[in-house]
This record gives sequence, structure tokens and C-alpha cells, in this order.
Amino acid sequence: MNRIIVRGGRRLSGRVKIHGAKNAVLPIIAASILGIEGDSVIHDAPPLDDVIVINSVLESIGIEVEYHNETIRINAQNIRTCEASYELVRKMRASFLVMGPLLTRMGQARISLPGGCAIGTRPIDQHLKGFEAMGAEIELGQGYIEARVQGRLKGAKIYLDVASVGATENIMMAATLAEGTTTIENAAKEPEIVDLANYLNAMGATIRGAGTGLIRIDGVDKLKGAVHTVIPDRIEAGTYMVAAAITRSDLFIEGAIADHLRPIISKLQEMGVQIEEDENGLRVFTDKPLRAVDVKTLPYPGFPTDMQSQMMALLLTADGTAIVTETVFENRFMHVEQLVNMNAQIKVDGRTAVISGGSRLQGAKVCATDLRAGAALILAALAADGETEVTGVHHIDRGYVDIAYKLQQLGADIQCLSHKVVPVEEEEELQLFSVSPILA
Ligand SMILES: CC(=O)N[C@H]1[C@@H](OP(=O)(O)OP(=O)(O)OC[C@H]2O[C@@H](n3ccc(=O)[nH]c3=O)[C@H](O)[C@@H]2O)O[C@H](CO)[C@@H](O)[C@@H]1O
Ligand SMILES: C=C(OP(=O)(O)O)C(=O)O
Repeated sequence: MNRIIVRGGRRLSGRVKIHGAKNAVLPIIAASILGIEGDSVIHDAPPLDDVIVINSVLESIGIEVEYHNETIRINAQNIRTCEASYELVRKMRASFLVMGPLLTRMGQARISLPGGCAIGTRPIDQHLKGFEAMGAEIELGQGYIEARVQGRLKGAKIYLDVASVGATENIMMAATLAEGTTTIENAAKEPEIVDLANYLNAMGATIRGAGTGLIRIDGVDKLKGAVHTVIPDRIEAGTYMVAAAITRSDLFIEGAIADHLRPIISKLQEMGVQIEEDENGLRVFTDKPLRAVDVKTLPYPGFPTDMQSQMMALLLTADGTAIVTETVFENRFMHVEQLVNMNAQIKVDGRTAVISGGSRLQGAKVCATDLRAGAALILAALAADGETEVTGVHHIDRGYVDIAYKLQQLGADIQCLSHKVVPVEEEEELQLFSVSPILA
């Protein structure tokens, strides 16, 4: 079991390079199932636990996957089974994204229910509604969802009740090989949807409108493997932008794409953080007191729910009172209890949290309850007095490549401790990684 130890109070400086986006690479790997001939080569695939899991899902159905130096080569010519088991799908919700590609290519798919998760119930009704509209029959049983279609899926007009990222992606992938035209109305507009559409088009698909609320997909007969470079992770970039602000430092966020980060840039600027845009990334700096601002999470181009907890950590260090409203997931305030253990003044009422800034954060033993909660705790720890110990690091490893190492390189006093059980002596050995396990 890993722990991250942070001693707060240090200023940071330098450049941090942003990895490829988790939320782009996962659907892109799933989409590779559609390549009936030729290899797909995916560059800038971040070495994250989630990437390993989705690669294993592909391997488990017979697809060849090689992963070296942030490049994945996939050969999906042969598919052995259309079933993705509970053991793999339970590890990560995004595994459900293999449903659309398998169903449209093979005419059937049996995928374990991804289940609920810490931040909310996260239903998949909109994915299934889309598949049904395209002619699939859906059955639920023994914890699995089975979808079947006689012949090909048929193009359909689909209106999403919520602008779901996953449903837009799953339906878009399914529609690529459907007979005729599919339209997705009230589609999600996230940059990761555009990245996926670009990849699918490179494979031979005909998708227009990705990035708007209306996506049109003209079905084609077959798709081939393609070469693609994944976009930089806007949430990782946003997290390091907050690291600069919370430590009142000066950082260059290399690779960050300003256009993907507008809501974060504008909220940080409202607080008094200075940001300079450059073709290679963003300079984020401040050494002045910051002002409180209200934040409401919304689908893109609104403020991203995946940055809500990090922003809350920053607001704790600002002057004044801020209101944070979470509209996307119904249970995404679990970091509050942990931050309160660090002397944060936060009151939650339903989907609203009132944050009183200005009281000194104190180091404490805290636990990451989910991925972004973990990032928020590390950020708060950078600004806190004394030592913070963060457990639940496996959540953080799902979405951040070497966060402790990257922050250490910027001057933070942070270490990742790996607690390994040594069976022979039946005692625990503590290993200190000054260089991250991934980079070592
Ligand atoms: C791998 C990935 O890309 N994960 C991102 C993706 O998750 P994910 O794709 O799971 O999130 P969705 O956009 O689907 O969820 C948004 C909202 O829609 C609801 N909903 C969703 C599907 C459905 O069929 N029915 C339904 O009601 C969800 O419960 C939630 O309240 O987008 C989220 C919202 O930006 C991000 O926080 C996640 O980091
Ligand atoms: C919620 C997240 O991811 P996932 O949808 O993979 O759980 C996230 O990246 O913050």
C-alpha cells in the first residue's frame, strides 16, 4: 500500500510536462477494436493504471496489444470473444466503452455492468438507449449486459437526456459501422470527444460536428487501424495550474492547450492568478493574496467536475467565502471530510459547499477516496503547515503519471512511500522512492 508524504510550505518553480489525456486515450483504445485490418499506433498514451486495465480488456477478447514508451500498437484483426468479464470491467468504468465497438463490429457484446462508484451512481441508460435506437436488443442478467443485433446496426436519430461523455463516445463508435446516418443531439462537447472523432475519422469513419451538441455519423463498411497522437490531459494541466496558485509560485505547464482550459484559466484569473498563454503551454504565477470566487461544475465548456476538488483546495487559501456547486455527480464532495481534517472550514448542503478561506491548513493523515479527491489533498498539503500523509494512492495512480515525482522536480517536499510485505521475515519493509517507480 503506497502513501504520499508532503511537507508543506515550499514555493515551486520550473516546468512540468503534461502527459496524454486519460479520458481521451481510454475511448481511443476501445475504438481500436473497430480496426479490422492494419495496426493502430497510439502515441502519447500515458502510463496510467487505467490504460493498463483497458489494454487488458482488449487482450482478454483476443486483440494483440503492445505498450512501450507511451506508444500502444494494437492489432484487432482477430477477436476471440465478445465478452468482457466482471474481473476487468469492475476495475474501471471506462471499460464499458468496448460495448459500442464490439456490438457494431461483431453484432453482439456481453459486458459486465460497470456498477456504481464513489462519486455517484453513474447509470448507463443513455448508452443503452442509443444502442436500442440503432436496432440492438439489450438484455440484463447475472450482472452482465448483453446486446445483440441481426445484421448491422441501423443509423438513428438519438437525443441524449444528459450530455453524457461516455454515452456520446459509445454511440459515436457504434454508429461508425451502422447502415445509414446517425445523429446524436445534446451530445457532449468535451475535447476528448473531438480527439476520439479525429481518430475514428483517421480509421476511415465519417463523423462531423464532434465538439458541438449535434454529431452526425455516416456509417461505413469497414475501418482500419490508424496512427494517432493523444491530446494533452487538460485535467492534469489544471491540477498543476492549481499547484502553482496554491503555493503562490511560478510554473510553466508544458503542453497545456489553453483552448481546452478556458473555464479554469478564467476562474484562476478571477481569483487574481496571472496566466500567460504561449504556443508551448501556459505560465501560471502569483505571489499575492487571492480572492474567493464561486464555482459551478457543468459539462464542457463549463467548469469541469474533474477540477472541482482541486479548486476547492485552492479556495481554502483565498480571502473570503466561496460557493462551490457540483451539478454533474451527486456524490462528489468526499474530499470535504478529509480537507476538514486539515483544518479546512467547509460546510456542505446537498450539492453546494460553502468554503471559508483564510484559515491556515494543517498537515494531517488523510485518505484519497477517489482520483480527484486525492489530487486535492496533495494540493492542500503543499500549502499546509507541517506533514500530511495521503493514503488511497491507488486512486491517484489511475489518473496522474508520477505526481509525486513531478512535484518533487518542481521543488515540493514530497515522497511516495511503498509499503511492501516481505513474506520470509513476515515483517513490513518501507521503501522510499525518490524517483518514481514508473520512471525508474
Ligand atoms: C473516462 C472518462 O472520460 N471519464 C469522464 C467522463 O465520465 P462519464 O462518461 O462516465 O461521465 P458522463 O458524462 O457520462 O456523466 C455525466 C452525468 O450523466 C449521468 N449519466 C451518464 C450516462 C448515462 O447513461 N446516464 C446518466 O444519467 C451521470 O450519472 C452523470 O451525472 O465524463 C465525466 C464528466 O465530465 C468525467 O468526470 C469523467 O472523468
Ligand atoms: C471521474 C474520473 O474518471 P472515471 O470516469 O474514469 O472514473 C476522473 O477522471 O476524474
